[in-house]
Amino acid sequence: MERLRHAKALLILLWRADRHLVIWMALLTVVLGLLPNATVLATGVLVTALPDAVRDGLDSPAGRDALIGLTLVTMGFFASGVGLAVARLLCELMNTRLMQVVSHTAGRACLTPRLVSELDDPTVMGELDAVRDFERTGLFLQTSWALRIVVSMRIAGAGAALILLPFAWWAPVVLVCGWLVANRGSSRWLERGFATARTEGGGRLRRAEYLRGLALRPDAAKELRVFGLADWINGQYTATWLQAMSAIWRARKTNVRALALGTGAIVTSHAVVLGALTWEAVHGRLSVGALTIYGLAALGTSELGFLGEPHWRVARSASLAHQLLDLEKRLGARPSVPAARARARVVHCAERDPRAPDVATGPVDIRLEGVTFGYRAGGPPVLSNLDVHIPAGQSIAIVGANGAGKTTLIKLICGLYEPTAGRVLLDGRDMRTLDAATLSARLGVIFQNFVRYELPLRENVGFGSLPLLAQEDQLAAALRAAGAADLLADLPRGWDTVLARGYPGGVDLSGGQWQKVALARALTAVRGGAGLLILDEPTANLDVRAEVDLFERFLDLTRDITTILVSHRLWSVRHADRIVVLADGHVVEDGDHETLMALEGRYARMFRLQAERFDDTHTKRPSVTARRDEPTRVRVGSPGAISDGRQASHA
Ligand SMILES: Nc1ncnc2c1ncn2[C@@H]1O[C@H](COP(=O)(O)OP(=O)(O)OP(=O)(O)O)[C@@H](O)[C@H]1O
Repeated sequence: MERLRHAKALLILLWRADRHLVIWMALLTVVLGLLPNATVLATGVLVTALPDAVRDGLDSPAGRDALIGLTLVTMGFFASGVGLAVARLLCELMNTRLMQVVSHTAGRACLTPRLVSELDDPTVMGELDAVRDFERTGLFLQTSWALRIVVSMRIAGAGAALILLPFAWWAPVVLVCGWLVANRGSSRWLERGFATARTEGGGRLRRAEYLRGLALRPDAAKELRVFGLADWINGQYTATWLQAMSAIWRARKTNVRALALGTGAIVTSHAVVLGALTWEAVHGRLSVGALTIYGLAALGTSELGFLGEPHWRVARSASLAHQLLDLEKRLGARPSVPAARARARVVHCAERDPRAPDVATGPVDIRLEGVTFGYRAGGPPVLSNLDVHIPAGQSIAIVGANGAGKTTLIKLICGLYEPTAGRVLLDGRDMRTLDAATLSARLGVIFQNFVRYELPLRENVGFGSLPLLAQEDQLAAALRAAGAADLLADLPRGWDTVLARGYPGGVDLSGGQWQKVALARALTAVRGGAGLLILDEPTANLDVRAEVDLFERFLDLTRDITTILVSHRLWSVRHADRIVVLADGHVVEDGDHETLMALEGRYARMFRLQAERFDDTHTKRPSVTARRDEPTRVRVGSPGAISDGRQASHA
């Protein structure tokens, strides 16, 4: 039953890839499956007629039969040669399209869910890993060829069994039973291995893969060398891989008996049928021609057996196709369209899609009502019963110790997770009722662990608002506002410079430069119409000067929108319209800087602690001291030179 479901999934993917090719390939596969038996029958005609033809000459009826037999055998060989060449061509085309469909389906399945929480599920993670692995190893590049071989061979095997029927009804039954027992043994042996690789060994294999990946990753190279981890990583990789494979080998070993039983069944069934054929021939009850046909047919039933590599490939592809469609269904992705049709629908990304929903403009109003949230169902909540209103146009800072839930709150406001209880309203509308396009048009965000796209600078900045991707003046303005005006001039290919060393003309950026690019991306979103700018630790990688520069311009940058700033640098956030202090998932203080200082609570203590450390430091850094006394000019921020001594964030 399971195998049927897997096979159906593979056929669905093939059909999506190219239905015309599927039809042509099916026809060709049937023909190639029938040809071997047609050749067997023609060989029988030839062998039967040959002795009389030699005696009576080619003009005799036997001679004509021999010629017909010979012609048919020759045509059979020729046709199968041509058929195989055409099939190879069709399979090449099919494999490429199948790979495209697999990539599209996996990509859509991953990107469709608006909620990130769905991708946190370990089962989904495992399935996506499997898809990535098979994409990388190119399994689907051989699938159609393997499938053609398997189906053709099955047709040939079934035909051979039918040819045997006139000899004795039981002969094909015995042989087919022999092959069925053998197949069961082989596939059980393999499937136990696959199942263990997915479950018991799967986690370890993933870990082994990760460890091996670490050794190859340029970003890990520095730490591995400095900490002298090379031997440890290699040793751990080998041990983990061996542990994973031992589980798989153990699982397979328990099925060796089934494998031995299968081999016995094949040997016995063939001995019985070939023995009966020989017996009948020796006693003159079978002509040479009939013996040839039945003997070849008996051997031809081997095509019903386990077919090694092609069989394995089809089984793996089918199982993966099933996983993929399952994933697509669970994550609610629409079926992937075939490449040719997809091409026809491509909308140039620099143009706004006319089907995109109309979205509100202006600053965003956010309201959290009784919001409770935890990452694990039944686990302790990270946020508890939060009631926060951020009126349109307000600038708010969220502060709190490590793990207080600041980033989590941001993720809820971005609609990446849904509250366990309560609701988040954006412009008065429940977040759950908003589609992804509406949300992304309203938000500009830079996360603490922002993405460093290995793509040109243009995309790295323009991703904030796709319609602006081709408008270099807008992108340049965003880059300038982020304090990276000189970056563009330094890049060898300007906007088209790939921000990764591994590409021709590509360059890598420093941590601070990357942060400015990410900031420019968020500011591009604002230029594209976003009414809410969220900056989660936007200056963590910036030097003092760059941080001061950024906050000096902050008023201009965010004048007409709502802003949320998450920062540990209280000095930088003290001019926010309002500061919300989070602790243990609750809002413990809420007000502007002066109010909170007067409260003498958590914020005041944290602020004074940082200020004292600043005082210790600023004597060594006069340029920073000068900034401390500057008049309150900006809504949010000022010098960011204060270290609060916090540990690196894990978020
Ligand atoms: N994806 C996740 N799955 C499970 N738990 C998570 C996840 N992300 C964060 N957490 C947990 O939620 C809690 C709050 O994390 P969050 O990142 O919101 O804190 P934060 O206030 O932003 O911390 P920091 O100041 O260190 O950035 C932490 O206990 C963290 O371990």
